Amino acid sequence: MTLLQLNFLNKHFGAVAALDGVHLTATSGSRTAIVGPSGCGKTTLLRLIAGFETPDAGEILLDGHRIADADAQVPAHLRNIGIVAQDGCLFPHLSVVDNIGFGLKAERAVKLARASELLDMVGLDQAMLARKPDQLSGGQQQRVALARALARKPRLMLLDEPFSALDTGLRAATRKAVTEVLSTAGITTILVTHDQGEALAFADQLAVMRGGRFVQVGHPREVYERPVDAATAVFLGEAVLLPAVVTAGRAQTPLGVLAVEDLEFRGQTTVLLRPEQISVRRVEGGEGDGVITDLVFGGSTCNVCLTLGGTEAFSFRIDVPSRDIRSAGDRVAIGVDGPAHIFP
Ligand SMILES: Nc1ncnc2c1ncn2[C@@H]1O[C@H](COP(=O)(O)OP(=O)(O)OP(=O)(O)O)[C@@H](O)[C@H]1O
Repeated sequence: MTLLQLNFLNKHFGAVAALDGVHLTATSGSRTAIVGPSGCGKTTLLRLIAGFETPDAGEILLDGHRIADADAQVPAHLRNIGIVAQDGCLFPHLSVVDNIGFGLKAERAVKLARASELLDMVGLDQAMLARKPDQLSGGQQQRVALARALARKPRLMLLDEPFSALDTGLRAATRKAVTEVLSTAGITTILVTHDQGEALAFADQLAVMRGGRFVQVGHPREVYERPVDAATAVFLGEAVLLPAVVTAGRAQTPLGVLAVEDLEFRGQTTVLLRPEQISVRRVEGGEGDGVITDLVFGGSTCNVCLTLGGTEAFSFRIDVPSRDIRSAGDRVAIGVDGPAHIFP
């Protein structure tokens, strides 16, 4: 069942088209991650959904009811939408219990009981109820911010880069805890993030934004493996882009003949391989398929520049397991697993 529906949303700030015909559907209980380059309109979109901005055109439907269009808007506090921002925005002078209970119309004992239950839910110790935000770590503050947003039992939760201020380990742990809380509560969630790995791990629907509109929306694996264009491919992770001549399901590339899934396409194009499809093995003596012309050691992997043989030399960079690869000048055999992707 559809919970959130955005139809052709437009929003201008002066001459800047922050949103330019945004269309999106989120089903009940789903987790959507929105990714895109800086300035593409992600935060503006969340602010429109939350009710902090009004659209110039288009409409927002929540549970089938129109909550905003250019003419009329349901006020933010009546939308039943929770929001957690990058810095949590806790009230610094209030204790954890008062932060969580803020805005709840209930007696103190009821607020305390609800805060205590929510603290449990986000995996924090009850001893923290009396603390002020500056007595908590960054990860703990974000969990309290989530508890506060959950207190009003929102239909929809908006997360605007809520983990970005946390360091790597804490970030992963907090994200996992938050994801579990939201999916246990069955709350439909929209996450905006700059971290593509986070988006792929968190979401069951990935929406890639560019220039104020979505260029691709789909299951994270589908979007990662079959991006609509090279820019999306590169944005979502390491991509090896190869010039190709394609006929009847086969692509002639600098890496040899590769299978492609599209049996109809014919002609010159660029095809995509993800690095996990490529295996690189050092060969002693003999020619191999290419030579390592640059190498940056990075522990478990090395980032190498591979230059392929043939009359027209072709190079690309890729991370490879470091165990077998020693130094620039190593000759290597290259294997490819699975089909190359042709952009539609
Ligand atoms: N209040 C405003 N007044 C004028 N321009 C604005 C305003 N808010 C956003 N913009 C512009 O609208 C565009 C979209 O901004 P937005 O903050 O939505 O992008 P974003 O994708 O969230 O960026 P980032 O990833 O850097 O946070 C940008 O060009 C921005 O400069």
